[in-house]
Amino acid sequence: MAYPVIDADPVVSVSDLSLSYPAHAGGRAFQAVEGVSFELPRGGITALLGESGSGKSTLAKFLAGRGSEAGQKAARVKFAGGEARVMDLSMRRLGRRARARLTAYVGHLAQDAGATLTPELNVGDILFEPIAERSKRFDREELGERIAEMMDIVALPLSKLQEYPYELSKGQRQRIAVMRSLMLDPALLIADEPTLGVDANNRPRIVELLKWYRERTGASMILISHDIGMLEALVQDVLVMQQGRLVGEGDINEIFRNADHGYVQLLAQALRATAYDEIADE
Ligand SMILES: Nc1ncnc2c1ncn2[C@@H]1O[C@H](COP(=O)(O)OP(=O)(O)OP(=O)(O)O)[C@@H](O)[C@H]1O
Repeated sequence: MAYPVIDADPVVSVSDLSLSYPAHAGGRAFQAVEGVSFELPRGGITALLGESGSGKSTLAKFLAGRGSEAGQKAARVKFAGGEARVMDLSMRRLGRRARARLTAYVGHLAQDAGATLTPELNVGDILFEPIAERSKRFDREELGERIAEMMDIVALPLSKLQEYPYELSKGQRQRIAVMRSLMLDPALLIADEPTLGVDANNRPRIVELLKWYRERTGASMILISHDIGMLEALVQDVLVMQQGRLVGEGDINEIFRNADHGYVQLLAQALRATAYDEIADE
């Protein structure tokens, strides 16, 4: 039976991978990711960059083992060729049980996760939910202490634990969503735009939380983010996607200095401009 190898190195290994969405409404299947290859070493942090629609979220969902989770069939990511291994499990034909075992160790922060927090639960229960779903017995006190530490890092008062998502600002909800993605202590975190929709003052709190988590656990991460503060604080390597393909790959400083692909050059310029805008905003 297939079990994830938590300390596999590389933790993610992707070779010539293609992913598609099923045909629907009379249309053809859509190839969202084409011939992508890369490796994420154990403990590494890689950023996935690229313009809107380039396939970043599709790749992230698939590698996190959440590609087939969508309620509607048309939104499920389909394996369309190549190979992908996460924690040494082949993602080609991952059965339901193997998938459940894998997702216990792979955290996934979906795009705009703050907007999809369970509306009927208060923040405390939202944070406990991933753990309570997996096991009836857990140490509430120890977890409570960890939650308090995380709330402190993201600068949310403990009184927020009693509040419901609709009572929070968009940025507060996103901070809770990021905390929630860490509750099961994932050895690999795949996070889609963790700071999106969070104001410039509070984005560094999320960066701090991820740094704290990384230092505590040594977890590997794939971060989809164009937040220059996050890239500088956390990321060593970047992958750049365009129209489903990988068009740039390497050390974050090197790749932008010596970009030979037109799109990677444009992206480097845009990121530099964002950095200056942020400084001007302060
Ligand atoms: N359910 C779906 N059915 C068909 N095509 C889809 C579906 N979901 C996404 N796509 C298409 O797949 C491509 C990749 O989308 P994806 O969301 O992975 O890109 P992205 O790089 O994450 O973009 P963004 O930064 O805007 O989130 C896009 O062209 C998108 O229109």
